[in-house]
Amino acid sequence: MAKLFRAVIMGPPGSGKGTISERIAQRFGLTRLSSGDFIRENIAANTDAGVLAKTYIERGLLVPDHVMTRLLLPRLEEMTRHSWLMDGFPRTLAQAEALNSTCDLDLVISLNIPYETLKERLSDRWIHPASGRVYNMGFNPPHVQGRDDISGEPLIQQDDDKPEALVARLRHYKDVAKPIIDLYKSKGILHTFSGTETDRIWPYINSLLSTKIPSTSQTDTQCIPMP
Ligand SMILES: Nc1ncnc2c1ncn2[C@@H]1O[C@H](COP(=O)(O)OP(=O)(O)OP(=O)(O)O)[C@@H](O)[C@H]1O
Ligand SMILES: Nc1nc2c(ncn2[C@H]2C[C@H](O)[C@@H](COP(=O)(O)OP(=O)(O)O)O2)c(=O)[nH]1
Repeated sequence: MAKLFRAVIMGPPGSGKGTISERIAQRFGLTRLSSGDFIRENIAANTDAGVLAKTYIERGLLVPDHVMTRLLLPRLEEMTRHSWLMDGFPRTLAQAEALNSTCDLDLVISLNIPYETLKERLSDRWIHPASGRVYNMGFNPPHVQGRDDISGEPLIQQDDDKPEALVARLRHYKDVAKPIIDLYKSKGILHTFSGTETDRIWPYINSLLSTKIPSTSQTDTQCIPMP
């Protein structure tokens, strides 16, 4: 059986994590995991953690670490036979440490995108709230303006994506991401990609992953349940 591959993608809001992880999932057959999608599924299913998470998201806050780890780590532990790429987790050092004690990551992709580019992209970002599908009016517009391609339901612009909220969000990202990035750097698994266009960054990510994702293996790795 092929050796499993576990990766995380990090970057400020609008840096292209969702867009790039979708491409990676398609090209390399990894399962794409998104903390935001996972929370939305839990909210829709009315689980205890979902109900709790909702109270934070509605106030524009990060979900507390213990709720996030309770939601996500059991899911990762189940994925003993899948290679995966995680988008949106870890978002704090405490989450990174919890993930660390659960499984060994092979690689972390960090996206480093200029502020002006993020601002332009997010002011053009529209989402379908029920599914989390993301559109950009210039880069990947919906087939019908203002409507989700699959359900036909209306798209919305999140308050968070409006320019007035963005400066604070980016500052917050920088503060909390720095120690996580330092941790992964010290483990020798961090790969940073800088640029203003996803299509120009993608070939570098593609060639890095082509060298890292093995097609055959000697061992099977597992996420170990937390004590
Ligand atoms: N790892 C996490 N820790 C805490 N809260 C989280 C985490 N991941 C998601 N959330 C919560 O869920 C919400 C939606 O997350 P999601 O990643 O879909 O969108 P986002 O915050 O707009 O991110 P981005 O703009 O970078 O794609 C977040 O705003 C946050 O409240
Ligand atoms: N103009 C332009 N827009 C881009 C590019 N790459 C991604 N986008 C769009 C898609 C989204 O509407 C928005 C943010 O991308 P995303 O993949 O949702 O980012 P993230 O918040 O998950 O990190 O920017 C890009 O290279 N150019």
